[in-house]
Amino acid sequence: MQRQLFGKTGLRIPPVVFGSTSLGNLFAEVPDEAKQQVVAEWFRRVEAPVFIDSAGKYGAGMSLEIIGRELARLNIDPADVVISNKLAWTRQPLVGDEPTFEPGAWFGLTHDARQEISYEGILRCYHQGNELLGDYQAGLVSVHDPDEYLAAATDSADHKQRWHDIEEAYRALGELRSEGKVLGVGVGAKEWTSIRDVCDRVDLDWVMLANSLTIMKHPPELLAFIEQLDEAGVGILNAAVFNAGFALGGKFYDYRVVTGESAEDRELLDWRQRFQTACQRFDVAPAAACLEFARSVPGIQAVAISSSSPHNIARTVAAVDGAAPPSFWSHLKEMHVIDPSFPFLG
Ligand SMILES: NC(=O)C1=CN([C@@H]2O[C@H](COP(=O)(O)OP(=O)(O)OC[C@H]3O[C@@H](n4cnc5c(N)ncnc54)[C@H](O)[C@@H]3O)[C@@H](O)[C@H]2O)C=CC1
Ligand SMILES: Cc1ncc2c(c1O)C(=O)OC2
Repeated sequence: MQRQLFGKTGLRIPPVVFGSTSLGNLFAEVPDEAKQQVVAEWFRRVEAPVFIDSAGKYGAGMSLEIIGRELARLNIDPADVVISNKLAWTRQPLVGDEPTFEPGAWFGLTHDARQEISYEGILRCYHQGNELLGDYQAGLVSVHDPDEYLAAATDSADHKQRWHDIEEAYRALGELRSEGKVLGVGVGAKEWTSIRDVCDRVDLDWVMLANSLTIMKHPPELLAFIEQLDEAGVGILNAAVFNAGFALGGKFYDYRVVTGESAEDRELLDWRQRFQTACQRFDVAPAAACLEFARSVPGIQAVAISSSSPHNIARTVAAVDGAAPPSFWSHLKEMHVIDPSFPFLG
């Protein structure tokens, strides 16, 4: 696996970074034993240092806690792992039966979470994250989902205040970087335009796109933005490249259930049918097509993949270096499965 210098962090990143929402029980309660196998699988599939993407929000700290526990159990040297912690939520005691954040998304949680985006708040997220990680610590940090934070504004004054909070959070992260405590500061969000807005205000070392540059969605404006980032030496990590599993036959599209009742849903299902037919015709695995697409744009240095099961991890990592024939890509363009004006592949 060919590593690349990751933006301005000085780190050499492998093409695959492991996501860890499953360790925080996103959409399903995963048995502890399965989580142990997932963490062990990471180190079987990628040579050290292994890169992991997590967040305080994932299971209200459960994902970070399990990462720390399992790395210690496997006797992993802290130098053999780079943990990226997306900050914005702190773990809180669970009062009542159910957590109050993102109802319906997280299962079997033992804690609640609170959103804390400010100078002090983001530092609480950072320090608490390191406590949960035990013997390990976050080498990369970012503000998690500024898009959602801004979208929750009640009026324009609140919107302005929220931008102030985000800038203050970055002031704190910039200090951690100058003190040498972290190697890079970034952002992780599903709405790529919010990443562009953050980049206009803050000097970032790297960014993480989610659900944004995929075989299903690849607007030319985003390609132009990626080119700008690449020229500026900002690292780019591409996440949720299966659109949360939908492209591979899953029921969630960008983290919502597709019922087929709306016109938009019918279009999505139609897209998937056409994609699968083309994959069968050219004998290309759909996951391999998604991964090749997600890495095809210059400037994308790695993909963050799902850790849904050891089996899927093995399959995904095996597919990452595969190349489908150019005729497959031209066919997808002809069939408008991908945008015919997409300048790479085929
Ligand atoms: N806001 C942010 O910053 C976001 C960050 N992320 C990061 O990206 C990581 C990956 O995203 P995911 O949510 O896992 O979405 P994804 O787009 O990678 O899809 C995951 C789903 O695809 C299925 N799958 C995975 N590998 C497969 C294979 N080889 N064959 C068939 N099916 C397979 C699984 O059912 C899984 O639930 C996350 O764990 C997280 O670390 C994801 C979304 C948002
Ligand atoms: C709201 C939300 N839903 C799903 C996911 C995330 C998220 O922030 C995330 O970071 O990884 C998967």
